[in-house]
Amino acid sequence: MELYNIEAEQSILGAILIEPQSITEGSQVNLSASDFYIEKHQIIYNCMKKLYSSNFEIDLVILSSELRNDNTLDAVGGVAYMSSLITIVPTASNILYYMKIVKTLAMKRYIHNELLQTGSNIQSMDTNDLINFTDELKSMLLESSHVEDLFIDASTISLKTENAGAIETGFKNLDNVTGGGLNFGTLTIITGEPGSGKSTFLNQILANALSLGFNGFLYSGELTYQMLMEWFCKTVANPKHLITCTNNFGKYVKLSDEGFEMISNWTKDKLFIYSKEAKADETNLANVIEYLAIKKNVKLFILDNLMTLECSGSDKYEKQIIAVKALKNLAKKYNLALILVAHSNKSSLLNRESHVFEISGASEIPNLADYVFKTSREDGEPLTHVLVLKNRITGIIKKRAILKFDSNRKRFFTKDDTELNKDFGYEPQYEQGSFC
Ligand SMILES: Nc1ncnc2c1ncn2[C@@H]1O[C@H](COP(=O)(O)OP(=O)(O)OP(=O)(O)O)[C@@H](O)[C@H]1O
Repeated sequence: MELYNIEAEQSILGAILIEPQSITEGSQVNLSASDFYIEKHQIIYNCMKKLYSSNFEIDLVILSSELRNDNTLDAVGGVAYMSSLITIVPTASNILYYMKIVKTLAMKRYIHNELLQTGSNIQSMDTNDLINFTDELKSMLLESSHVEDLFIDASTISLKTENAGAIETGFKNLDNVTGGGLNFGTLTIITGEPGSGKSTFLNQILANALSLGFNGFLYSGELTYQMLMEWFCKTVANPKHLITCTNNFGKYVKLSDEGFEMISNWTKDKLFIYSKEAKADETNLANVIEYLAIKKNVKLFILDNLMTLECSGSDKYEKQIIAVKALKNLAKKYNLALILVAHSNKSSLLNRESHVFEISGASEIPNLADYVFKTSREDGEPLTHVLVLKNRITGIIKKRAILKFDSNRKRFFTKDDTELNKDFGYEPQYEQGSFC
């Protein structure tokens, strides 16, 4: 198939000669002279644009004289060729249609050339080169999108989409406050001092999501694969798979091999972990998130933590804003529940009321979040408080969930122990017993 359409190009130029004002339609598709395949059409369109932007009429006489001044009149086939353009179309009313054809073909030619060139260099390219190449193509495709693709008619929006809803955290009081759990399409930021229980809390939310049938993804910038799985499995394990052992330092509880195997099998095709080898920049993360959302139906994404992301940007703050904006856009685009851990800044240590700007880093970050939770720990007590600092969904803020902590099971639980006794369902037909 030919990647050009001479008649469409001629129709655009003819339409402009009939109705000069119609040249403005070109801005709808971002049409430029280089989008024309035929060189003489590029010259004519360029000259038309120049005349229009200088408030000159665009007719045969003025156009010819301008081209003559530029010494390009002969190159475009003279006055005779331009007169023939007027006879190609009866009116200018379909100019946008022709412009879209020309624009789309120009984009296809560009992609075709790039593919040919990459094809000949592919042997010397590594995975990162290929990712950069596909990114360039993607951004080029996005830039060439038509203006009509950039907005929708409000009446076409349905509230009954399959993506409406939320992922319950498993902590009832928090689910009540947040509107049934973390709503799809939202970005949650969890902040708090080191060691206050952020990762523990997230592990439990992740386990709950999996038990509800939502697939999950975890990026940890700090833990090894083994630590991560050991911790997650311990949180999920039922009492019969936790064994009390003794060493020189006293008693401790570990997960049995059988328990690990069962939980590990349960996570198959449900839980995905970011590769330790991959750079955690906005491009890689966005690719992974898009892939897992589309191919593996992952709905809950946890990124622990902002400080360890290696995004582009000239300074620390710009890097963070780029990362958080990218995450926010992905959450909206794919209707995901996305959670980002961000440490607290020094102002949180001052003895004053908690607020969203305690999040360490750029001050724009809390503005991008839909929910902000802050964890804090009571001195000497196995208790973690989760305070809701921002809540775009229901608007309820300053509510606090007080969670007790069971170090053997690595679980938080509320008053009635529901969360402690919860069976996440990795063993079919298991009945929860008591654990001493
Ligand atoms: N309320 C609590 N009481 C006692 N121990 C807790 C409590 N919360 C968490 N822990 C334990 O403290 C340690 C640190 O917890 P966790 O990693 O969840 O905190 P964090 O806020 O994510 O820390 P960091 O910011 O350093 O990553 C873990 O061993 C966890 O089991």
